[in-house]
Amino acid sequence: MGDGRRPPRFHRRAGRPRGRSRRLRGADGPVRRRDPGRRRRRLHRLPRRPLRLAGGAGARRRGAIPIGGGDRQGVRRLPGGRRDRRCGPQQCRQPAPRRSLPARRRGSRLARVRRAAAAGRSRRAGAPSGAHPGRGDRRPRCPHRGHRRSCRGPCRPRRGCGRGGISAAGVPGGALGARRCPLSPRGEGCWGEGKVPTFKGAPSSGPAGHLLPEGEKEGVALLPALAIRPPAQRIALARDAAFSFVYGHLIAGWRAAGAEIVPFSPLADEPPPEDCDLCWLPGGYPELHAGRLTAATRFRDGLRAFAATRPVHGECGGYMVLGQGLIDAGGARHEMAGLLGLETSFATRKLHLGYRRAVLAADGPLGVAGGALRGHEFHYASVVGTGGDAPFAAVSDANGTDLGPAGTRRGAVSGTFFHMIGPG
Ligand SMILES: NC(=O)CC[C@H](N)C(=O)O
Repeated sequence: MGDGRRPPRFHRRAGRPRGRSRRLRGADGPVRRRDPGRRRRRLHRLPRRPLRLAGGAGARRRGAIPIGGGDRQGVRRLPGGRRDRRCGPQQCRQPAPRRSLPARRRGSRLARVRRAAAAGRSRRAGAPSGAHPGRGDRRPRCPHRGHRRSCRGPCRPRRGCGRGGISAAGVPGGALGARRCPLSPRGEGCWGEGKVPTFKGAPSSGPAGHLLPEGEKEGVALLPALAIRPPAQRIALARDAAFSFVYGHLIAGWRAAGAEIVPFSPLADEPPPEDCDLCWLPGGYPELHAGRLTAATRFRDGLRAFAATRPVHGECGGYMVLGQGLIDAGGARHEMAGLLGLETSFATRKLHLGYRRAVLAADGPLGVAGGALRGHEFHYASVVGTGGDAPFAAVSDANGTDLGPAGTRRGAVSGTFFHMIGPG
């Protein structure tokens, strides 16, 4: 340097001395010891040692600490062209922990995990090859050990799935215990048709303790208590992004009992197939596709024509579509099929969640008056009005608490907010 002084050596931890115990003073003298650097040291596995301020206490002033900027996202350049080994901005922005030389040669933790996955190995014994290490489907969120808690890296669990597992504790008769949220826009990614949900109380080693692929007959054999009589021989089943939520074991059970399932897509403006005996509208996301459903005149006209001669049942999202109108999240009202007097609104989201026992109010394809069904309610929309239609059933919750009438019916058309699980 021109002034003969050595250039300041960068030291990442230059600045305010941290990591030292401080004695805090209260009104009556010292009250407790605090070690402000403890958490950081533990997180990055740094030894407890006196702080070396390379370049002296003025290092920060002289520009040793990088202030923003970098040659590309995630890698900052320090004065002198050195790299600042921090997690990228899309991850946690914490300084990377120091690694020993052998560790550096091994590469980052993520690189090791990727290599192991590519080689079909996994840290967890018995895990399928390529699986993420650790418990369940938790993924390493950050290549740096110890950053899990603070990182919001790309490996976060899918929103709406990983977190929204529904506890079924306290539900009598062996209840559904979801590992994942069944209400996902991905639909089949969670519990699609043919998958059997996990049961609390089922033997953990048996197949009933797992999600089964294409359960069909096996599903019903495993869950005899839930096997439900098909409501018709040929069932037109709405299936697309707006109608993606139906419990798979139900459809598998109907098929196993000999019913035929004929899918159709209301979003593609298809009417229910003419050669069917009953139309079933499952739940899903009508509020996200309300405009398209209103514009689907072939579907709506076809559904009305179908309902003139054959039963139509809607559950949750499907029930909303059977109504007069649906108010979406933005407050706009969309015309629905108008087969029931129901008006629903998604404008003020309110979670309705729980298992239901329903006693049918009248004879219908799902059973005779007084017959009981088991269902599951999980939605955010609310009923604004029923248009004076008769109730479909009287329901109680998992504790047996009476919740009053639920759902509505008009002629051969019926609907409820609960999804059918099985007989009650
Ligand atoms: N379970 C469902 O079909 C959900 C319906 C709608 N998406 C709601 O949350 O209100």
